Amino acid sequence: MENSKLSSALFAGTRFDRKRFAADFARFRKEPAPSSAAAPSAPAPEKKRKRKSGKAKAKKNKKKRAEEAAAAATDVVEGFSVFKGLADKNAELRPEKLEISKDGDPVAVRRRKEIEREIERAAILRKRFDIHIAGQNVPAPLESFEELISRHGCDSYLVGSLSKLGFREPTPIQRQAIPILLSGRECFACAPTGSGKTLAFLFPLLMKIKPGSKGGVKAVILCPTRELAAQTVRECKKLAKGRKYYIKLMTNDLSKTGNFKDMHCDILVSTPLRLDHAVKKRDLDLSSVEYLVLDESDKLFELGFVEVVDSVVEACSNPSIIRSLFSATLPDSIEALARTIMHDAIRVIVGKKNSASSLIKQRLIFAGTERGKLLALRQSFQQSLNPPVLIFVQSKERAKELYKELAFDDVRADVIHADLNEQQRQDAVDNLRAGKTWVLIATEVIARGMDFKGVNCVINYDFPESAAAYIHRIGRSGRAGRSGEAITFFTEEDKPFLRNIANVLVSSGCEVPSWIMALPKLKRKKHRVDRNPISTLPDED
Ligand SMILES: Nc1ncnc2c1ncn2[C@@H]1O[C@H](COP(=O)(O)OP(=O)(O)OP(=O)(O)O)[C@@H](O)[C@H]1O
Repeated sequence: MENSKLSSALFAGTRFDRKRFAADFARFRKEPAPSSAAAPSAPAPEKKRKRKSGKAKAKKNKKKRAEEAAAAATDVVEGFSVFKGLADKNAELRPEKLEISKDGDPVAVRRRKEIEREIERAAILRKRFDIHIAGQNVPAPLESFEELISRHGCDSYLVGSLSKLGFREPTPIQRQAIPILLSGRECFACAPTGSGKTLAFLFPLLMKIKPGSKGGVKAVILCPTRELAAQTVRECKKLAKGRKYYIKLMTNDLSKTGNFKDMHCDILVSTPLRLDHAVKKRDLDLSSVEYLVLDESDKLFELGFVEVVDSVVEACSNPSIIRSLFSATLPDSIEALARTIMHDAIRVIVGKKNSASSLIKQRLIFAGTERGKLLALRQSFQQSLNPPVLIFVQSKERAKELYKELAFDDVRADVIHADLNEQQRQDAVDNLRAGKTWVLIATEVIARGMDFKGVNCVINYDFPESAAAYIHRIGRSGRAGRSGEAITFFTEEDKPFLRNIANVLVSSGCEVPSWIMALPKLKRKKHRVDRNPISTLPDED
């Protein structure tokens, strides 16, 4: 392929920063072919002038390129790069090697062509799967799970368990994040809800850690809720089945009474508070941790969590630790904060950052008042109730109130909130999974990360308090390639915040009435309204 064609194929659809990567880019430029003809006759004066000014221009360009290359060489700020998968291969592309190729060394020429093909292949794959990267020397994305064996030398047994679990093709985030983590790089990953982020960090951990290793905890996964931590342990055990890994969940008991000196543990999954308690009160030593994953990382960096997370990060004191952050939402402020603890991290975004899964049909319904919401819910259930359905409310009190109302209607409902003990919460989740209950009324405790197979509809009975909360709540449906539906009730009080949520709908291609889009944008990020109790009695106001 001609160089011009090659670069246009590579850069199509990507924001390639030619200035920053001038040094790399220059390597692929064809030098003008030396003239093979006999000495040309003396140029006409006009031609000579033109050539002279051309030469001056070329000299100026060369100087500019050299300056840019120098800037690029020292530039540690990450930009968009198509030069992925070349951590070691880039070394082969150093100018001195390419000089040899100019002299016609067939081995170097062949190598250069091979590298060009790899660059092109990686760029095409990224474009096809809507993967956007930033960072230096980003490993190439996976074409298939088989490449884990052929290209990355992974344990064929573990790769085999992927197909046993029914995973045939890697999801986009798995295509890119797995090679990054396997190559020992740190990463921020942002991909839609239900798009397989869990496997994207679990698989590399299992590959990198020897099963049954002694000498302390090797990997820590932090999750914001106990339910999510328990689910992650289950997923990890499924994946590792047949290999003797010690995979542990930090339960309340373990955190308070555990004898950590004698504990065998390869992978420890915990909420921040429990882990911090174990470190501070039970002398759990985390200095041997080689991998730290922050799942739902933006939540973990929120106020109320961040100090504890900070303390855990500090306890994981191994200087060569590899950290990674995963979430479906990654606000810039959180990313900036997270960057302070990471080095040379690669950023991976699948699709549009901070947007809802495109598999979910989203609707906004004006219910007027609190009483209007209950009527609208009843009406919607009378028309069709397509279980399993999740209903989100803003507090445990409201969850209990709505539960009473639905029980009155003979709807097989259950409730989950922070007042229930661990077993009761787990039972509520299991009953919905098993189809024993049709409707689960929930607070934010299950809004993030929980993977309920085939939730058909999410109803935001109470308006979510932020766009991120909305994305995670509705992301309990439309998972693993299935379609889903999300209905959000709003009242007069919610109108000021409506536009923020409407933006999410628009960015994932759902229709929003024009009057909503004409509402002013609200600077405040959070919205919480004092609401009248849920009841069939008339509203107090
Ligand atoms: N390669 C794959 N092929 C098919 N299904 C997959 C694949 N990888 C994961 N899954 C399934 O997709 C579902 C969603 O995965 P997962 O829970 O990891 O999503 P997620 O991206 O972490 O979502 P969230 O942002 O809500 O936490 C799970 O049921 C999982 O088993």
